[in-house]
Amino acid sequence: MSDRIDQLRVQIDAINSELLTILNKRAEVVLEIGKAKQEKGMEVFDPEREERILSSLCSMNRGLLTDEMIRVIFKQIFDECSNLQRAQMNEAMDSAEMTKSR
Ligand SMILES: C=C(O[C@@H]1C=C(C(=O)O)C=C[C@H]1O)C(=O)O
Repeated sequence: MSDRIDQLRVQIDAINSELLTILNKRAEVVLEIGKAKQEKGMEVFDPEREERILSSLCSMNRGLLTDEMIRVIFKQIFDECSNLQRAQMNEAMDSAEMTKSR
């Protein structure tokens, strides 16, 4: 019994590692978008874009997770990615301020 669980947990660990790599790759692209937004003076939060992504993912969804579950999971990803963009923008503004006050 626990052999079976151990085997399955090896699979889960490998999948987790892939997810981690992919999420960090996504975060890199998100930060590039954040830089471009800052240059254009755009807001971080883009609810229309988020809704388009969620609708598209739900329409592609053929798996065990319900559309509602997909929405909750991806909304959390969007929120954390938006936090990354905000942190990057704040850092850029702080360092611009420091340069000005020197
Ligand atoms: C990354 C962006 O910024 C925010 C985060 C999103 C995301 O993580 O996919 C989507 C929309 C925005 O709320 C973007 O505008 O594309």
